[in-house]
Amino acid sequence: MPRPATSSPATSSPASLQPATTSSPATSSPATEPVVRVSGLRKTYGDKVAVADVSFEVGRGEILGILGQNGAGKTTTVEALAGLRTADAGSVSVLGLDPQSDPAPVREVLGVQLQESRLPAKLRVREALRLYASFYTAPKDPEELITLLGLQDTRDTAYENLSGGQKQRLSIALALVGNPQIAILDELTTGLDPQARRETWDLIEAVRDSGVTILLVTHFMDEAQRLCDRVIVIDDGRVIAQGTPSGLARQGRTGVTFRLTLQEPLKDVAMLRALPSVTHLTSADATTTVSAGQRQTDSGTQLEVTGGATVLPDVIIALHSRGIVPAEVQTITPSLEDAFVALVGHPSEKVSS
Ligand SMILES: Nc1ncnc2c1ncn2[C@@H]1O[C@H](COP(=O)(O)OP(=O)(O)OP(=O)(O)O)[C@@H](O)[C@H]1O
Repeated sequence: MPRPATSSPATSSPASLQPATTSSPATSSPATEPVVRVSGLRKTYGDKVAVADVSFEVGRGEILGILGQNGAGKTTTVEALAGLRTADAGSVSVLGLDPQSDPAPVREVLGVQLQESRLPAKLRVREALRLYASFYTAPKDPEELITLLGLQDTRDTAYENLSGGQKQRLSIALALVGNPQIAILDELTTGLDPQARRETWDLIEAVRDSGVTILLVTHFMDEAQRLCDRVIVIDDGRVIAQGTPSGLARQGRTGVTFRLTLQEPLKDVAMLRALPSVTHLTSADATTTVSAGQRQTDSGTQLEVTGGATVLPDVIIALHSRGIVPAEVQTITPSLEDAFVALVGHPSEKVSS
């Protein structure tokens, strides 16, 4: 169930990337005053270690992304932060309050939108917001949230008749109705179409701009890259990396990578491979032919080259010396997805155990 509470304007700026250790507190510090502190958090369910050792901080006004595969321990972490799970060890602090020992005051400052929030089918949008507002001492005006989240046309629509995107908007509104300073949003764009996802991202930015600090649990690297000031990657219950999305992305790829489109296949691809700055060369459309017992590999016209700092000019000059001018050169910007895959594998590879 969503829970929530006041806001203050804030700005955020990215902190530098620093590698995480697996057994010590967070090493990537927020650029603003920390409003959330998690240190050495551990949570087990019987023999199952859901969270082994998680530490991080969230600065006021930041959007912090919490990334990880299914079962990594993300939801358990944010539930402990919200006082919904009792930790076995470690400490958690939200604006100086302890959600583990005294969760009630935390609910006045922390809004939570957890996965798959469901409401009674017949409850209308306006009724749901008024009901939730009644739980708080200083709630936000439901009408203000209806406008902020673009729910004007659905005020009197029953929950069961809302589209997936409208349900998500309502669940965000419910997380914010207590006028929280901090909001936890767990997989809020899962199941939405691309247009609805983009609209939801705009909303999250508007919420952040209104002064709310956001913890965003997500599987989507494009979402994290677009929205988050910093991210932490959790794997098997531990923080294995943290930093800015772009810093983490750069860490995932060493060297420079670019794609070349040639006018015609290159006969002498070996001369490119022989360049000292080239570390990796592949061709998307290479062909091998055998003629008179001789095997010949044709490079094709689509090459992807990775190498050191000078690899791009080195390759262009080498081609030019043979009278070849590429039709197109496209440098490849490293992505957070590349870094994530390098760290923990594809998001779909692991399932909850
Ligand atoms: N109530 C519970 N009882 C037993 N095991 C649980 C319980 N809740 C979570 N787990 C297990 O703890 C581990 C961490 O779960 P958690 O939901 O925190 O991961 P997650 O990273 O949020 O995953 P997902 O992305 O799939 O939501 C998983 O192996 C999960 O199966």
